[in-house]
Amino acid sequence: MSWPGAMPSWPACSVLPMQVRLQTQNTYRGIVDCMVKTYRHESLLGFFKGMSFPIASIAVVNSVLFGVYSNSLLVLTATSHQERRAQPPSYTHVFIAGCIGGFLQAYCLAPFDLIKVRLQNQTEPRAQPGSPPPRYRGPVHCAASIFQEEGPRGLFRGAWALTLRDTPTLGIYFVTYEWLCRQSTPDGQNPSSATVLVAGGFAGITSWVTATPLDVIKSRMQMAGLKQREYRGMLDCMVSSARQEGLGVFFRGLTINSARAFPVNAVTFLSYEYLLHAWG
Ligand SMILES: C[N+](C)(C)CCCC[C@H](N)C(=O)O
Repeated sequence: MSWPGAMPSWPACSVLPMQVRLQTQNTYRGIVDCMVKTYRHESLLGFFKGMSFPIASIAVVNSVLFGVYSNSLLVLTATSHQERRAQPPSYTHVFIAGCIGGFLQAYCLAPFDLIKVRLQNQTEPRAQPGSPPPRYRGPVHCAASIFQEEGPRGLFRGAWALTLRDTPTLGIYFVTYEWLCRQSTPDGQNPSSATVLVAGGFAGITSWVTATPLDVIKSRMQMAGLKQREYRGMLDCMVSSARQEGLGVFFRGLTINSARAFPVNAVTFLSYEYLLHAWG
């Protein structure tokens, strides 16, 4: 077994509340409007809401994803990482290993992601003396309140949508990365750092573009049970969102997701390759 350890990423970029707000609230005309309103109402702090928890979760979640992926590939292809450049795995194996990694990481991610979405959707300004406190005072308070009000299963609200979002799209993620690396690297050689950065960045974009429709549904399901309407299930959420807001609803947050995906995933893959070589 090899485990690429706690994978770093570019956290500050991965957790901007704008994307969640655009996807779940109808009060904004677009990214700029959302940013202006956030700044006016909540000052600069509004841009960093719900960040501490995702930052803490990134290392855990990425190590599950990349650890499960590389070990699944090991089992599927029966070749070690060192042998893999000489005998590259088939894209089917890469896809299956990515899906297994995506499936398992979704369950670790679910409670962290739920807390992030709930905290980022709180638009109250920072507590001022005399003003009512926000519903959730921070990540721990948020987790405890969900546990009390909605039971332990409440912490996994939206987990199914998250699993459906991540299982195929992480398969796509690793296939895109492998394909781009192989296109620009001579046979049998390791990809250069520049290739890894570019391939990782585009893998992130491709994966997020395909994941955004289910990302919208996932965020809405996670907000249900709080102030927004309750859905009978994922299908109900999809149908009623599309009926009320048109098909464009499934692409909300696409620009932000893609813009943050490039740098975040370029750095993620560079760290992954570096750790594999350092320990290999
Ligand atoms: C599958 N999905 C598109 C959701 C994520 C794919 C990239 C994962 C990376 N940790 C990131 O946050 O960008």
